[in-house]
Amino acid sequence: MSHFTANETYRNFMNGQWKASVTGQTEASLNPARTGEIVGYIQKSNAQDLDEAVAGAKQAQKHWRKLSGAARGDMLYRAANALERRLDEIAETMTREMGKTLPEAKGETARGVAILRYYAGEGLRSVGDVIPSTDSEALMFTTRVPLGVVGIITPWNFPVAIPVWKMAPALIYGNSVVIKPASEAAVTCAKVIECYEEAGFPAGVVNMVTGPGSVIGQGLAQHPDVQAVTFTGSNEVGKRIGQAALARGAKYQLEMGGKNPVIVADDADLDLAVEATVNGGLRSTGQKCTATSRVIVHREVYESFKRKLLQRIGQITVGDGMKDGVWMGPCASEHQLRTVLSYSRKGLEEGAVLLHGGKRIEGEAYDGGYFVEPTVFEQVAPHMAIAREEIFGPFLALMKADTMEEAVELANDAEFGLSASIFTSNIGRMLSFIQEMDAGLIRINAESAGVELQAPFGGMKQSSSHSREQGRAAIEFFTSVKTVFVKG
Ligand SMILES: NC(=O)C1=CN([C@@H]2O[C@H](COP(=O)(O)OP(=O)(O)OC[C@H]3O[C@@H](n4cnc5c(N)ncnc54)[C@H](O)[C@@H]3O)[C@@H](O)[C@H]2O)C=CC1
Ligand SMILES: O=C(O)CCC(=O)C(=O)O
Repeated sequence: MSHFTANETYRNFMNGQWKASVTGQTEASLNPARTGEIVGYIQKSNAQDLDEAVAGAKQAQKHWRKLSGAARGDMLYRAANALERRLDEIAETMTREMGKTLPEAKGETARGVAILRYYAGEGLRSVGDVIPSTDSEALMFTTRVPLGVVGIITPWNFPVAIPVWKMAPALIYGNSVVIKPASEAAVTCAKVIECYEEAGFPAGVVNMVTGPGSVIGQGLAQHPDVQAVTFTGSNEVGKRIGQAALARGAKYQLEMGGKNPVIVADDADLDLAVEATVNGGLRSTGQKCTATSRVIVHREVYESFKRKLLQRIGQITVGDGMKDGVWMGPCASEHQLRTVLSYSRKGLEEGAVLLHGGKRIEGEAYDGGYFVEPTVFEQVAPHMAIAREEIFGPFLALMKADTMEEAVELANDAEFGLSASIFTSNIGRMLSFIQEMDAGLIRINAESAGVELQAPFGGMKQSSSHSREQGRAAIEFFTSVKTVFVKG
């Protein structure tokens, strides 16, 4: 049974109220699998709406920060329960709104529930250390305080998990939040906000404003009453946000792109490596910052790996993620589809060899959706655009290496450093990969994607602002440390 109601209008959430934008304008959020289907309408807000949300958040934070961690945690537990009760409905909305398959959407929503519960528990954990003073009569310790109002700018590829993994730690440590979700997934985000409302958060602690990134996102980055901004999305936008925040001395955290490699050694379990490459590269239609995009294979096993990979990719079913048996949904938007197709053309122009896919999938069964074939190129040289730039689609670039040293060198030859995998049964190779690979996530005999909520998440090089999200690491961004020296 479907739990989904199409065509509703979702308003902004500010000061505990659902409120239409002062612009009077809305925009439709469309289903990328059936381009005629409107999933819902969202507000096209302006700076005046944002000012109102931030003013409410500023006022509400004064009381919120004074509650005990246990009381704040209680609210997060209730939000988790509400999200769990609505899991099927919210997952279905996600699939309709951005295309990932329903099982993936359910898994992500369940992950949102687990994240909320993890951070609810954080309300009872320690926040500082006692440090011996050189003065034997003094007590010296650290404590932490919230930052104030936190601005949250999120992408469309994880419409539940990313908003939750930024909001939950911000809230538990005593901040209020104003979130601007990506318009492509704002209906799903509005439903997550309804869960916070149902949990009974005080008015103004949780706020959502939808609208153009250049107005609401940039507005958050520049707003004098927003003390910190956390962002996930493209490098281009992330850098702009970082610069705007830095210019006024606000704290910022950026999680951006990846060009994640997997190395397949000559002693690898090839079946395992193939399965992980397919899952890591093509699940969610390759639209993960942690997705595998470069596959560096030892010459000795290259041909057998390639044969097995193509055989497995040939079995992938592409279609509407709501349908049973569909393994891969559409690209999330026409923009994403065009990007993938443009990289297929670039790959051919640059002299790489197309082994599979590369084309849009059309026809009656596809309802004009943004479907693309899983795409594999070989003979990819390190200078080619398909080896260097983030594509964010179901796209694998195969490269050959003669030695493990060459493989790691190729893997490190990238602007990004988010996630990297190796498949090998040799412990020495595993250890040197851990040492040599420049990436925030090192994965041994496991796919490059799929992070765990209790562990730090973030990248090296251009993949992030060098900060970490999730797990206990989140406390570093969402609080300020005070060092206290007390003498009686
Ligand atoms: N690291 C990741 O997880 C993601 C990476 N991307 C990358 O970005 C590419 C483009 O996707 P987009 O959706 O266009 O990403 P984007 O970076 O434009 O959007 C991410 C968020 O930033 C907002 N935004 C857009 N322009 C802004 C501005 N000037 N100031 C402040 N906020 C702004 C958007 O509304 C959205 O909420 C993808 O092809 C992919 O390569 C996209 C989404 C997630
Ligand atoms: O791999 C994952 O589970 C997380 C990926 C992610 O954070 C992203 O794509 O933005």
